[in-house]
Formats: sequence, C-alpha cells, structure tokens
Amino acid sequence: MSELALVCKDVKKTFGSIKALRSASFTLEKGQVVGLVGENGAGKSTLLKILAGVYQADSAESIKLLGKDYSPHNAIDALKRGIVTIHQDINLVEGMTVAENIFLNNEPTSRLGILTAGSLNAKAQELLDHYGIEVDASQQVSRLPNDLKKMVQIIKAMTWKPTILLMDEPTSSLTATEVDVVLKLITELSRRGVAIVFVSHYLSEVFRICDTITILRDGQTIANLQKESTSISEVVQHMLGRKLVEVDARSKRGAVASTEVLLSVRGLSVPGMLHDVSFDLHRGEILGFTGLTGSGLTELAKTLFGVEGYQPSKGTIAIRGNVKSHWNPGKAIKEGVALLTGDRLREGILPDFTIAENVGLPIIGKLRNALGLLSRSKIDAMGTRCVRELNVKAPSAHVPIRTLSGGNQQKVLIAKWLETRPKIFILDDPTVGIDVGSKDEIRKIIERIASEGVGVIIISTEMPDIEKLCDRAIVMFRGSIVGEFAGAQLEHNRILETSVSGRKAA
Ligand SMILES: Nc1ncnc2c1ncn2[C@@H]1O[C@H](COP(=O)(O)OP(=O)(O)OP(=O)(O)O)[C@@H](O)[C@H]1O
Repeated sequence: MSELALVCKDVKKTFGSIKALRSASFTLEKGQVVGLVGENGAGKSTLLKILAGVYQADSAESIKLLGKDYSPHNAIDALKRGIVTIHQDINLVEGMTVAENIFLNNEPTSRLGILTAGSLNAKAQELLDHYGIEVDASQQVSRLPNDLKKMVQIIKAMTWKPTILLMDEPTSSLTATEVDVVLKLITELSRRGVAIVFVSHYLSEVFRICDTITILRDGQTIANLQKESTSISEVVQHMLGRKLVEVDARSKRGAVASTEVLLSVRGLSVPGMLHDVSFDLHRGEILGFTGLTGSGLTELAKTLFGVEGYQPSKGTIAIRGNVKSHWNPGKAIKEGVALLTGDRLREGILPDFTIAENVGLPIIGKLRNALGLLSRSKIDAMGTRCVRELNVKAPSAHVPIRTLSGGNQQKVLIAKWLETRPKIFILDDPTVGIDVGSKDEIRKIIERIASEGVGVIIISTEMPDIEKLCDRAIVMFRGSIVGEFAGAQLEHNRILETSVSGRKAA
C-alpha cells in the first residue's frame, strides 16, 4: 500500500448550537485525489478549513499528516506543514504579471537577495513549462482567459511545495471547456505525487479525477468509497440518505396546464452564459428551472426579460407565437412579462420608500390624476389593497419597506409585479433567505397566480420549490438544458443526480 498522506478520524466541530462536524473521517494516500461531497451545509468547507488551520477542531480521535500528529494553530502553520488551499474564487492580482502573481508573498531569493524581474520571469516560466502550461510568465494576468488564470492560481499554490492541496470548488467559475483543462492539470499534479482533496458539487468531475470519494451528510462521514466500485446514483443516495422512490403521492397541484403556448424559446445562446436553450411555457403552467449555482439560471431569467448585458447571440424568444427582436425590459413589460429578481436587496426594493410606493413603481403611468400628477390617493389605495390581498404583515402600506421581514418584502415585490397584470411571470429564487412560514405562503400565492392563467417560470435551487410547486422541471448544467422531469419523475433524487452529473438520471 502507498504511504498515507493524511488520516482524519472522528473530527468534530460546533459553532454555537450548530454541529457542523459530528464525526468526519477519511484517509488520503500520497498522489491520490479524494472527492469530498455532500449537500449544502454537510460540513465540507468546515473540514477543509480545519485542515487549512483556519478553524481548530473541537476534538478528533486523530488527525495525522505523513504519520505525524497534525493540529495547525493557524493558516501559516498549515502552509509550513505543506497543506495549501486553492480557493474557489480566482484571487490573483489582475494588474500584475503572471510571474509576480505566482511568487507574490513567496518570493524566491538568490544568494544576493531578491531576484530581478528577469530572473523572476525565468523561474516562473520554468514552473509553467514544467507542468506544460502554455502561458508567457511576463504577461499581465488581466489578459488571460479564466482557465489559464485558474492554472496560474494552482501553479502559485505549487510554489509552496505542498504535500496536500485542498481545492474548494475549483471549477465552479469555469465553462465546460475550461473545466477540462483544469481537471487535466489536477490529474497531472496527483501523478507527480501531490495528494489532493477535491471539494465539488459536480459529481461528473469527481468521478473523472478522484480515486476515492468521501460523502458527508449532516456533518458525518456516511461512506468512504473507491471510485471504481460505486456510481453517481449510489453517491447521490448517500448524500440524501434515502432510496430512489417513485413519489406518486406528492401533493401536486393536479391542474393540467393548457396547451396554449405563451412563451417559446428556441436555440437561445448568450456567450459564456447560455447554450442552445429551447423550451415552451404554457398558459397556467408552473415551469421550474433548477441546477447547481452557476448553471446559468439567473442568466436565463435576465435574458428572458431582456436585461442589458444579456443579449442573445443566437436563438429566438417568441411571445404567443410572435418572435421578438431587440428585446428589452420595457418591451417585455408591455408584452406582459414580469421578472421578480433574485437579488431582492440590490435590484428589487427601494428600501426607504413605503410599501405603497414600491408597489406602484412599474405602473407609475397609471397612477397619475387628471392633471397628469402622481395621485397619492391612487398609490395609497393600491398599496392598501396589496397588503390585504397578499396578507403582508405590516401596520399599514405607509411604512418603509425596509422595516418588513424578508418574507413580507418578497410578498410586496410579488404584488408590485402583479399590478402590471403579467401573462408570464418569471420568479428568480422567490423563497431564498425567507423563513419557513413565509415560504409556504409565497408558494400558495404562486399557485394562485398560475391558476388564474399566468404562465409561471420559477428559477430555484431550493428543491421544495421545484418539487412541490412545479408541473415540469428543467435542469440546467453549465448553461445548457440537460434534463426535463414531470409527474412522478419530478423528484429530488433524480433532479439532484442530473444537476450534479450533467446527464439525465435513468
Ligand atoms: N463560521 C460559522 N459560524 C456558524 N455556523 C457555521 C460557520 N461555518 C459553517 N457553519 C455552519 O456549519 C454547517 C456546515 O457548513 P459548511 O460550510 O461546512 O458546509 P458545506 O458542506 O461546505 O456547504 P456548501 O456546499 O453550501 O458550501 C452549516 O450548517 C453552516 O451553516
């Protein structure tokens, strides 16, 4: 058996009352890649941060690095012991050269002191060439494409001569072709003896490069599996903790959507965001779009609403059979399209304005009196009606919207768009960051909107939104549609498996 690089046994960590790690265990041999996987909140980052010296474990039966006890007090300690982290974001200094970035905070010295720029470039070039990376070390980082930036970030980590590389979602900011290049480099590093912990939601990538897979659920190691002897389905089952079942007794709406097509999208592509997206939305239908963060969901919502910066390079958007050109939010609203944005605080509300004023915003033209002036009484009456109809918990429609809870702010925003009498309502992550009670209320409001004949698109990474509400769900993966589910097929396991593998589950 090859030499063990790392052994973690029964690692525990709590934050206040939250048990982030109940019992995490795994081993890693030299030159091997372990995939650390689990649903959001399973404890993956916490475990990485303990190994990186950012947090200290509350207790552990043992943590051994190359056979010796390992409990770093801080990140510098971890670096000195050869544990180097590559963060999710590309954290290079854009205005510096590749060589300067590679050696930033870790400058090599000559016998006479710090190296000159020329010899720094030469040293960096040597490293890049060593790993077969075709980048000029004297080039500015800002001029590199994303995949090469990621490579530079990895090579920078290699200057610390790591025993173990910790990689937290290293491919999440990359496109499909860029991923390929980075995965090849990771495989090459492991071939040269570096042990790698690879944290990722992309199970297809985990299966491509990892030797073993450790599954965490609720802070606990559920299984340590050899890649050869498992499958994506088995890993997903361990992640969720329940078997694949036919869920035909779900409390679905039961309503069959009409065959009338309100929105028809064909071959829609936005460079770097969406690729060849096609689907129809019917009258009265609730159509869900889901996938991993970064799969193109918000980008799709913005493209459908014609937001600036999201113009398609190919494909068509047709409303009730008419193909639209030069699409923008003004035209979208005129055609009866509404978008509830995913970033409520930055894009959705005017925090210091009252509930009534926020609701009146998109239909300001209709709120003028006979003299063309804004009618305060019309605004107030509409605000009061919305508060009542959507059961917004507020003393009146005249309080600033910032004084409301997240759930009630969201109801006001939904009310605002309903006042435009939309035919097509796109809601981007409508229940994110909202308490459980309000989530249910918002879901009921969405059902009501659909039952009145509006075609609803829900963009969500929250599985209950998709499972409970939608008639149909489409799964996206790196900007493309990879699966569609309806009826009994529309359930968590299948959707998750498709989201993480990029292939439709059987
Ligand atoms: N600094 C912190 N303070 C309080 N709670 C924390 C802290 N860091 C993590 N947690 C909690 O610990 C649990 C595990 O979180 P962790 O970030 O390790 O999960 P994860 O598997 O990495 O999730 P994700 O895939 O979403 O990144 C979560 O419930 C999280 O909210």
